[in-house]
Amino acid sequence: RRHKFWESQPVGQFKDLGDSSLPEGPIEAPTPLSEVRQEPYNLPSMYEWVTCDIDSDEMCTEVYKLLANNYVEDDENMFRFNYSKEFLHWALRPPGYFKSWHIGVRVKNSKKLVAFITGVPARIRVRDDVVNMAEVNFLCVHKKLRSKRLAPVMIKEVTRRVHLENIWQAAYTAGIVIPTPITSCQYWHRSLNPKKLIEVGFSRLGARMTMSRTIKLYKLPESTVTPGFRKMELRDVPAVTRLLRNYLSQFVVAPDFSEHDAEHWLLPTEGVVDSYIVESSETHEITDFCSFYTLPSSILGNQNHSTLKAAYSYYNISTKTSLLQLMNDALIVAKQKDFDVFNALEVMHNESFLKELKFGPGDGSLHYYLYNYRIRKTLNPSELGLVLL
Ligand SMILES: COc1cccc(CC(=N)NC(=O)c2cccnc2OC2CCNCC2)c1
Repeated sequence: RRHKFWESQPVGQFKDLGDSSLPEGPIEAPTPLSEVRQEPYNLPSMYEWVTCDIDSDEMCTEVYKLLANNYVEDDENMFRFNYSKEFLHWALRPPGYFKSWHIGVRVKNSKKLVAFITGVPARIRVRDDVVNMAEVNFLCVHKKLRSKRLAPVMIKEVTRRVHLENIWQAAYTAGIVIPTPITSCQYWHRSLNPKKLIEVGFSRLGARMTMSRTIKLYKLPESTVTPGFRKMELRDVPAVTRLLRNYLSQFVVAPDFSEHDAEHWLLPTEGVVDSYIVESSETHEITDFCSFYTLPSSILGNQNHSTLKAAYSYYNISTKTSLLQLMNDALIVAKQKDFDVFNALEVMHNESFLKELKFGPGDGSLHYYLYNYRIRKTLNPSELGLVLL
């Protein structure tokens, strides 16, 4: 039966979609900690749980290799996400993180890491309700162990460990539809290096287009155009946090960032996350912010290129500079940093610049989910203010 596992979980069910009598909010009440299962779920006999210490370079390397060889591929199996070790170290250690939520599965005999799933704590607001949640990510089962029903037991185990920390909700995304998306966003790509994108099959030469005409179409200025546009620095954290909290308050679902959160998630980290602010020259006020994270993809089976260097739009705020001009400056710095493509979802106000800045639609959608929290009706992507890694 389809969704055998998800129909047993406290998530919105497809059959409930039309039922407006169901209240918005938690689906199940928290259970007393004494009633949370104390021992890990059972794995098939030849496997064992391992808590992954992402601080250990050796363990981080094992996780990196598992994901690099077995994590998400595009629909045509031409590309596979290739998260760097530095990125994983950043993504998995935000303020208040729990090592116990970085969960691996090893083969008992060989000690080979064959599966992984993670959670990190996040305060997520849903309308007026700020909820302590786990952001669950990096669910990966080795290609050779697929269809052994490992994923459901890994999801139950991370849920159990999240419950032990008295957290009862979660947020996650997937490229597939399972019960039940709170919203589904198409993804979009802006070519920065069209020649390479066409060579590796990520893009196709447009009809009646030559390569030189295509290169010219996507050409960008050498430098940014907004006066006062500069990299974000530590001293900007309080102002950026204020700007971000105010901006995100307009969305139905959005993170509730503290200054500490903003410092971790938004301060530039080489090769991981880039963020820029616009500072007014006369008032020194910070009026705008844009950011993107670095997530390369391995190119599967191309002779000349092994890696696609991709930037992913993160949080962008415009209060004085037009979002169009701000994002064009983001494209310009991404091109300066030799990214091949700039990706974005149609969340927040992104739809307002996608077409004009020459983004093209991707060949799929990303679906957002909440665990143990019902939303009255499916959201429009523009009501979502949450970007997951
Ligand atoms: C280009 O290389 C790829 C390698 C693997 C998968 C995909 C397609 C895809 N599934 N893309 C996305 O999910 C995506 C597209 C635009 C923006 N963010 C995205 O995903 C993010 C957020 C969710 N976790 C993965 C990274 C592309």
